[in-house]
Amino acid sequence: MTAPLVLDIDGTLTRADGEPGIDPAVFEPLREWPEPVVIATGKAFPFPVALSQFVGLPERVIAENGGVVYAEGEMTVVGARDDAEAAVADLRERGYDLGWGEPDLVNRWRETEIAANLDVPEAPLRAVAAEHGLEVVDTGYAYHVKDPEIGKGDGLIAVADLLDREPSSFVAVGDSENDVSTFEVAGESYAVANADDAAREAADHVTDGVHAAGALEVLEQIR
Ligand SMILES: O=C(O)COP(=O)(O)O
Ligand SMILES: [Mg+2]
Repeated sequence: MTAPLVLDIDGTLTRADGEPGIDPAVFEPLREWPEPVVIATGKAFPFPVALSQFVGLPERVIAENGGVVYAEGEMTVVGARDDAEAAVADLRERGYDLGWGEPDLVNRWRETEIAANLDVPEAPLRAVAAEHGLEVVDTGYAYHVKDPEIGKGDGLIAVADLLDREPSSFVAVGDSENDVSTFEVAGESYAVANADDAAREAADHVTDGVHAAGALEVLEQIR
């Protein structure tokens, strides 16, 4: 039985061989998928939009961990990045930066949160976030300094509504703690084999394959 999909990008559609980039083997099955495909990512909005366009999918996107949502021509931006900016200013005062160098393509188009490189020391980052009422989410690709009230799961509820579907009709695939809220809202959830503990524990199933091999396994199973 086929179902609408909600898919994470990093760690989930990425190449299983450890080389950077998305596995092109996912492009055709996603383009041909008979139900809506929603891309739900911690990345800034232009990245999943570009991915959708290059694959040939209608843009149905949850970006910035739920901060930015777009589907069926409707755009929602939940909150602003001011609090995260203030936390980062405090971090800089303590002698650290975000670790991306200049230009910072990770945060350039980001509207509701800020992402730090994983080589930024975690303790001061968590300290400044907490001082501003924010949380730090570790996706395995970046630390996201964000509003704890916002998550990909809320984005899925919003997109499902725009698509006139039940959130529980979706099958979710993801790899990390920022996918837990998606797994809670979707009807069925799969963590890929490389997933972190939070995602594995929240998921209904764990795939045998890692990264895109795991995601493709899910498509095979529910097709
Ligand atoms: O941007 C990140 O840190 C991770 O992105 P993802 O949610 O697509 O895995
Ligand atoms: Mg991920």
